[in-house]
Amino acid sequence: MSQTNTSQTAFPPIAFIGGGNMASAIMGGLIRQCVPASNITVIEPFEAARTALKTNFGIDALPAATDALQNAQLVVWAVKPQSFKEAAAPVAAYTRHALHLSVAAGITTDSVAGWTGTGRIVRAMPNTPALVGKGMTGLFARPEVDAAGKALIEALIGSTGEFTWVDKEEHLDAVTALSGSGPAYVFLFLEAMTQAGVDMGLSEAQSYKLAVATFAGGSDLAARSSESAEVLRQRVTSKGGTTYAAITHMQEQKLPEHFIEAMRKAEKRAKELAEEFGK
Ligand SMILES: NC(=O)C1=CN([C@@H]2O[C@H](COP(=O)(O)OP(=O)(O)OC[C@H]3O[C@@H](n4cnc5c(N)ncnc54)[C@H](OP(=O)(O)O)[C@@H]3O)[C@@H](O)[C@H]2O)C=CC1
Ligand SMILES: O=C(O)[C@@H]1CCC=N1
Repeated sequence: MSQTNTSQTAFPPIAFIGGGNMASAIMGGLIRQCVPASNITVIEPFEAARTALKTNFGIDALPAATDALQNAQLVVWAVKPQSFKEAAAPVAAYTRHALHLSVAAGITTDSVAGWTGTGRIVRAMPNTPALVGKGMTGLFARPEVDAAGKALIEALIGSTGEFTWVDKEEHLDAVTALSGSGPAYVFLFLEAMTQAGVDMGLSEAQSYKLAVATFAGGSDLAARSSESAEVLRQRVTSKGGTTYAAITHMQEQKLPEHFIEAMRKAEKRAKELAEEFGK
């Protein structure tokens, strides 16, 4: 796992196709690195999203592709898998010379190569904690991407948090199921833990605070500890105590098995997206 110190990186002109949640998270990282808004071109048809980009980053996004894209040395594809092919059609003629980075779930680099006319593609699976510089991103590079291209991607993604390279492109579907979708699992648990706290008489605000701090503290402890999650769990679980009562119930209800099964559904859906929208 890596994190790049990007303070010395001089970024070339970058274009974003799609200016929604994920694009904004990455742009936020760039702006934190003092990359001027004039270095960033965004194509975003949705007016409200363009207004948000202006308000948040001072970026004047364009509603449709223009020859302004010709300047871009790096093109970041941050559209939904369902919109990718359609979005690529008016962009491709301007950007064949560029390095391409796709964050679209499922869509393979073969599809992107077919739509953009170049094989210089890195596929990424980031996650929304990138918004606060705590992202985790899986990266896969096609052989056409050289060391300088990979270094540029590391600088870009490093500005949003940590990253890890995978050797096989299919592993990005596993990354998607784990850390890409993962923040939603955390938020679901936060919702349930907060509700349980309220049911037991705590205020919602206090309950939420306790739940959020428990996730943050537990994650930090795991990250700093040399011991496995299993050992850390056992340390909390006194025989015959409160945690034991809760964990025993979760195990009897096969919560871990259901959780694993749910993540495999996410992985399967990534492959389906490639089938449905990659042609
Ligand atoms: N959200 C997440 O947690 C993560 C998302 N991703 C991936 O990131 C990608 C973007 O997701 P997210 O940011 O959440 O989605 P958003 O809907 O927030 O952003 C996508 C944006 O692209 C715009 N768009 C649609 N068509 C075009 C087009 N032809 N040209 C340019 N822009 C277009 C959309 O406009 P409009 O609304 O008008 O359609 C929308 O504003 C997806 O492929 C997703 O798989 C990856 C990791 C995590
Ligand atoms: O749900 C999705 O399809 C996207 C990819 C990972 C997170 N959000």
